[in-house]
Amino acid sequence: MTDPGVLYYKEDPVEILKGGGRLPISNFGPNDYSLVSKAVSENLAQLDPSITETTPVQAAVFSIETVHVMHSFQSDMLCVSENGSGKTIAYLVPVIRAALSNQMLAANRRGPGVLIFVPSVEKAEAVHYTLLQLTVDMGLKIELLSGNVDFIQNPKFDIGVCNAHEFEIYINGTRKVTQLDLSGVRLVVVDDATESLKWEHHVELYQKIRTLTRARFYFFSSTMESSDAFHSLFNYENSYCYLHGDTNAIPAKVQTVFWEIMISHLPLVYVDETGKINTFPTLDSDFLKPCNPCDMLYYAVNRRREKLPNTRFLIFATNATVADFLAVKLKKLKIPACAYHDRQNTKERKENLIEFTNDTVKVLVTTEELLRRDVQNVDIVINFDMPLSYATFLHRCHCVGRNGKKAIVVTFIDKMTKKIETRQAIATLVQKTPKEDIPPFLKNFSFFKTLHRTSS
Ligand SMILES: Nc1ncnc2c1ncn2[C@@H]1O[C@H](COP(=O)(O)OP(=O)(O)OP(=O)(O)O)[C@@H](O)[C@H]1O
Repeated sequence: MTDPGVLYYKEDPVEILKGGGRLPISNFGPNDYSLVSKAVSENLAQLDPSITETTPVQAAVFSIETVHVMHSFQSDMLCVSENGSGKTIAYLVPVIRAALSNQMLAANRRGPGVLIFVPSVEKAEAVHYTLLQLTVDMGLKIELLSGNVDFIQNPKFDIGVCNAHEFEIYINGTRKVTQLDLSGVRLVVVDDATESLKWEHHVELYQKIRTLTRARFYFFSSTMESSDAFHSLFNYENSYCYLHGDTNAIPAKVQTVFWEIMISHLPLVYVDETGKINTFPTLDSDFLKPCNPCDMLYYAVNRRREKLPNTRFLIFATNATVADFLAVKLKKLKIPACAYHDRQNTKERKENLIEFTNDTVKVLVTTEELLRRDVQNVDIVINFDMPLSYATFLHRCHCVGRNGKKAIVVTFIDKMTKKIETRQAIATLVQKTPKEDIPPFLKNFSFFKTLHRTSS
C-alpha cells in the first residue's frame, strides 16, 4: 500500500497506517475485529473487478473502525481522498457492520438504522446498487429513498440510501409519505460532503438529524474546503480525520487549458439548406480568435475528431436547457451527441448514458449530475460553462485522468463577462493556476476591470 495518507485523531497525527504501524489492514479477508464479515468479503471478491486488497482510504477507515470496535468507542469521521480512490467501499463496509450490529436492536426500533446521503439521484442509484451486491443473502433491508421510486411503505429498515435534496419529506411526512422515526439511527454517512454542504437546506437537514439521533457522522469527500457549514456539523472534539494525497490538486496526467470565448459574438457556424456546414475562415487556422462558445465547441470537437475519431468528450453545461440545446446543435452539425441531466426521466437518462458508455455516442453533454458517477474513458472534458467554484472545477478534472490516463480539460472563458460570480470564479482559477499555465489572455485579468468600465 503506497502513499498511506495521514490520519489524525482530533488534531494529532496518529501513526496507524504507516508501514509496520499499529493496525495496517491491507485486505478484505476476515480479521480479528469482525470489520468485514465473511459474506461481505466473498461478495467483494465477486465484484467485477474483484476487490480483495484495500486502497489507502479503505485501510484508513478500517483502522478507525478497529479502534471503535476495540474500545467500544464512537467518533465522527472525515475522509478526504481523491475521486476514484475507493471511498464508496470504504464507507459501505462500516455501514454494513453498523446495520448488522443494529439489527439486534431492530425489535425496538421503529425507523432506519443507518442513513447514507448523496447529493444526486444517479449517485444514490449507484450506491444502492453496490450495496445490494455487497449484502446478498444477508437479510438486511435496504431502501432507496431517491428519484422515481415509490415512497417507502414500511418505515422500519436497516439502511437507507437517500438523495439529500429529497429527504426533507421523510422527516416531516405528508399524507402519502410516512414520517420516519430517526431515533434509532446510529450512523449517518454524507458522501460528496463538499458538494452537499454547498446547499443550505442540506446543512439544515443534517443539523436536524443531529438533534433527532445519537448517530455518529462520517463525511466523505474528494475535496474539502473549510466552511462554516462543516464546522457547525462536525464534532471536532471527538473525531478522526483522514487526508489522502494532495486532494485539492488536479490529477497529474490531466492537462488544463483555457480558451477565450465571447458570448456577445454571433455564432457563425451553421448548416445551410443543402445540409452543408458553413464555417468561417478562422476555423481553418490553428489559431482561433475568441468567438461564440458554440462555434468554439464545434471547433474543439470537430478538429479533434478529424485527427482522432475515437476521442470521447464530456461537455459540461450549467443547466439542462443548455445541455439539451448543445446536444441538438452538435447532432445538426453531424457530430453524434446526447444529453444527460436530472430533468430527463430515468429511462431517457439511462438510455443516453448507455449510448455513451457503449461508445455508440462519443460526446455527452451534461450538467453536474454525472460528476458523481464513475464515467469511464473520457479523453477530453470541455467546460462549456465556466464552473462557478474551484471545487467544481476540480471535480470535473477528476472525471478524467483516472488510473493515470492522460486527458485534457478545456475551459471556455469569457473574460469580458459582467456576471459577478463568473468573474469571481475566473479570478480564483487564475489565482490557483501555476503562472506558466495561465494563457496570455488571462495574464492581466482583474476581477474589477470590466465592472469598473461598465459603471464608469
Ligand atoms: N480495493 C479496491 N480494489 C480494486 N478496485 C477498487 C477498490 N475499491 C474500489 N475499487 C473500484 O474503484 C473505482 C472507484 O471507486 P469509488 O467510486 O468508490 O471511488 P470514490 O473515491 O468514491 O470516487 P468518487 O469521489 O468519484 O465518487 C470503482 O470502480 C470501484 O469498483
